[in-house]
Amino acid sequence: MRYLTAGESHGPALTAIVEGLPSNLAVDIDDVNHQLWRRQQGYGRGGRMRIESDRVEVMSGVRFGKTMGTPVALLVHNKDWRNWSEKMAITGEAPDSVVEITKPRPGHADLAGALKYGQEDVRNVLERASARNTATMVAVGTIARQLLRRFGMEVYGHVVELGHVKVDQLEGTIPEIAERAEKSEVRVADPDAEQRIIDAITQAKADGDTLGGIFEIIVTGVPIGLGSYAHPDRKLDGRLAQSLMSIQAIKGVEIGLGFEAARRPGSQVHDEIGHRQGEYYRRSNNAGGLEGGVTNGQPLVVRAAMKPIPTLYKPLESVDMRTKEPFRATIERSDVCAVPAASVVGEAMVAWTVAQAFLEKFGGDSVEEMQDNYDNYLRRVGER
Ligand SMILES: Cc1cc2nc3c(=O)[nH]c(=O)nc-3n(C[C@H](O)[C@H](O)[C@H](O)COP(=O)(O)O)c2cc1C
Ligand SMILES: C=C(O[C@@H]1CC(C(=O)O)=C[C@@H](OP(=O)(O)O)[C@H]1O)C(=O)O
Repeated sequence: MRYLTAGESHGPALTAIVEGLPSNLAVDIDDVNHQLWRRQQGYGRGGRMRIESDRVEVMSGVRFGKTMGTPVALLVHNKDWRNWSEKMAITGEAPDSVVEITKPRPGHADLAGALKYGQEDVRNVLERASARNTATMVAVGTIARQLLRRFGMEVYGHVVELGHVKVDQLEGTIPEIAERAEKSEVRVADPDAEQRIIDAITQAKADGDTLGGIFEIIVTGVPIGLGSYAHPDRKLDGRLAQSLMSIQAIKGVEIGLGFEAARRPGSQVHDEIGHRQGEYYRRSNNAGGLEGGVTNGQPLVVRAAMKPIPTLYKPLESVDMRTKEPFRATIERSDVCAVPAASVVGEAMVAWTVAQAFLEKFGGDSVEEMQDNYDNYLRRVGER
């Protein structure tokens, strides 16, 4: 199963094609739209989120609510396009009203992208480098999530740190934490931390600054044996890291204890194995559900660190590429913090990667065939 996306931030629409989905998977478009809505939420987002109200249009591959085993094409319109149709025209010459961007912004792909692709106008870089594309990533990932749900797996995400505010007190079961996170505007599991987070973002905005943070993704119901230790590019831990790092502004990924494991002796890290009522179990889940690049039957626990938004109202110094003169950029609008949104994208990317591994193991052309393969495997594993 693979996917491709296309689309500029201020172009007419974003598109995606998902190829390799099994047939007869029920596709819940309301659920896709709900996830798109969630991606637009969170305190600290900028003016663009007041313009957009993302909705998916399914252009192919689904009939009477079910996949046909053919490519599924998705479309998300950019409402902002109506304000950009001249600046982003697909044909003709650039009108005089279009001013080329020659001032690259620190923290963006602007400078490297303009040099690499030989662009005079940095807009030709930033339009595609923009995190606007994460809307299609969420649409694609939500279909993968529906495949996981069909086989008993659920994906949850929540913010665990925002700037310097730590949200340590994660009490309750994983679904309870997820439910609280979903209801909360800033999507944290700890309601006491919510106000501290809102205050931190308000302060950053007042200072002309921005904030990053850390979110955590949990997948429950994952069987033993997804991914493989047999070859580097089949290791699921590496593949999860790649898919999370493919989200704009993600600068670090941890699995299980992650960096904390490096600080502890081995006796306080590795998850002891027990056996009861015909099943293996673990006394802890410090590995985050992965050993040797293979799922071990525990919930997957993955965290990602997002850097602070690079566009600042208190702008950083840069150089005009035409004149080579220094300048400090002026900006019209930007997010101050988008960690809750990135967490929703993280859920989608983790869902995608786990679904891909699931299909590799139990692959069939229809969900029924996958179910047979899955049942057979569970029976075999259950006998050992
Ligand atoms: C959901 C989301 C929203 C974002 N919004 C903005 C924004 O409004 N302004 C901005 O400068 N960067 C924003 N970013 C981050 C930039 O897209 C990103 O830092 C930049 O493209 C450079 O890529 P890199 O940080 O992965 O190196 C956002 C990222 C995400 C995930
Ligand atoms: C459009 C989205 O995020 C955008 C990501 C982004 C960036 O540089 O990554 C910059 C901003 O775009 P604009 O300059 O149009 O305000 C964000 O709003 C979105 O999340 O849908």
